[in-house]
Amino acid sequence: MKEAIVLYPSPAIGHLISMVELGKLLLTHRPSLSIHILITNQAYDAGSTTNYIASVSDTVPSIAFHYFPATTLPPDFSTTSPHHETLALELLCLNNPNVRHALTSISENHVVYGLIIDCFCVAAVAVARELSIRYYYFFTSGAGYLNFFLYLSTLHDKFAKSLKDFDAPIDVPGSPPIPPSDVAKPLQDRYDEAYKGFLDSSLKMQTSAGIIVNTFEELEPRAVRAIIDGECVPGRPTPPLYCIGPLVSSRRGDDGTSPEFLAWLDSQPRRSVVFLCFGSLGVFSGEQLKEIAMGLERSGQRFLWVVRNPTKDKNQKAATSTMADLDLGSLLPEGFLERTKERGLVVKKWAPQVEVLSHPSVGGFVTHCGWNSVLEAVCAGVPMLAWPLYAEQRHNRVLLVQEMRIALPVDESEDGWVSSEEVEKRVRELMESEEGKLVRERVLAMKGEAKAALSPGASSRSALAGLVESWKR
Ligand SMILES: O=c1ccn([C@@H]2O[C@H](COP(=O)(O)OP(=O)(O)O[C@H]3O[C@H](CO)[C@@H](O)[C@H](O)[C@H]3O)[C@@H](O)[C@H]2O)c(=O)[nH]1
Repeated sequence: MKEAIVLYPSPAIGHLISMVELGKLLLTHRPSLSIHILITNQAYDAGSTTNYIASVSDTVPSIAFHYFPATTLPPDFSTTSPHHETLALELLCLNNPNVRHALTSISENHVVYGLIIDCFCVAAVAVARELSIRYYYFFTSGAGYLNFFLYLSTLHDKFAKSLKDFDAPIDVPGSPPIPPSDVAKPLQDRYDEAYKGFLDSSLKMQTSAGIIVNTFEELEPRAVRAIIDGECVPGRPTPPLYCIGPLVSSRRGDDGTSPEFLAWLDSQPRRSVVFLCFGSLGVFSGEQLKEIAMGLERSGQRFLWVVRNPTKDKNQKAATSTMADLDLGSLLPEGFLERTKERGLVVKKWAPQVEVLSHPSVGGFVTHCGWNSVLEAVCAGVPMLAWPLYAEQRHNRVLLVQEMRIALPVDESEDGWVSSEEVEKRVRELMESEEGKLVRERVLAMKGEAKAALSPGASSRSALAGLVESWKR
């Protein structure tokens, strides 16, 4: 019988792509494997994955995608949680019969070595246990955030209050202290449904057969050490940790970008352009877009800026619906496009980020701190300005600025507003100051370390070999 591994990603694009890349990586190490990826529909629009999946299906025949029938939350479903993550956790829970069916039918022709799940897919642990299939976690963010995720149950038991009510930064093994306001919103309130779901996921992670994480040891040595030394799960054994990254997808052809856009970059001086891009879902209000434009204009720097349709709600940070066409002229300050046309370019909705970051003209990256973006910047050796919007991104900013020292921070007001003065100051700092230079040197060093980690016999390749080896035991 053929050997198989089943991957169960969360359907949001930022999670799905790195899980699929993990599947491809496993195949490079063990080409005889058959990889099965379970695909559910999304609880809300978290980025279209259709083109990406189609391109993988066309090019990697050893990966089979299993599409589940569309599942919807019952009409009487109600939750007091304000976080959309609750809907995702709930919908994935309803998919358990589909998971059971898929695993049973794959097992008819394969020896299933393991089920690798995303932290959202915790409900499937019950099915894996029922069918006596080992389960692993694949953590799509970094080791620094994993520390916190693993340590959550200890914090929960140790303190009777919600994290948002802590009056001092929270101590986490192997990490700088995390201010309560920088904790991911769904984890701030212990009575929230999303918190309960992730706490359950954290506990199930602790009893998994292993935790695979998309990072490399040299980027986050202190965090990795704390996990391996058992500090994040005190009093109990910690599962084996496999740092197999950086996994970066160089997908193309799903962005509709015109060639003139890259030609523009070709015509710019080396390392002179600041690239602004806020992940697959990041959005701003119309006022904030204007403020960014004013800051960029005053900074005098060259820029390439990916702009999405604004939200009406000033506090909404992630797009959850399809966007209509954009009229940049009316969105941005009057005359902005004309005045900056010699040194700036605004792109609508999407740019091929991996390609842009690796272009020699790009010298800085303003990012929402999504982990894939961080790794892509590291691999390209581009220093960052950290401007978090949602999910675990504020937590990532603390790690990027204080621990890894590969980014400078953007400071916002309590409600997330960033002034044009702050944009101007930080963009200049990144591109011109001594601090910016230090961050650039550090990220360039990490670029070298990332490459080295992926070379035969080095840390990430040994971790991958160790993971595959563990299936035989
Ligand atoms: O115009 C764009 C916008 C995005 N991307 C790509 O889209 C991906 C975005 O991934 P990421 O930076 O991780 O952001 P999100 O899609 O927002 O990722 C979600 O998943 C990540 C991994 O768990 C988390 O770290 C984030 O906080 C969470 O929002 C990257 O590969 C980018 O290259 C583009 O190529 N062009």
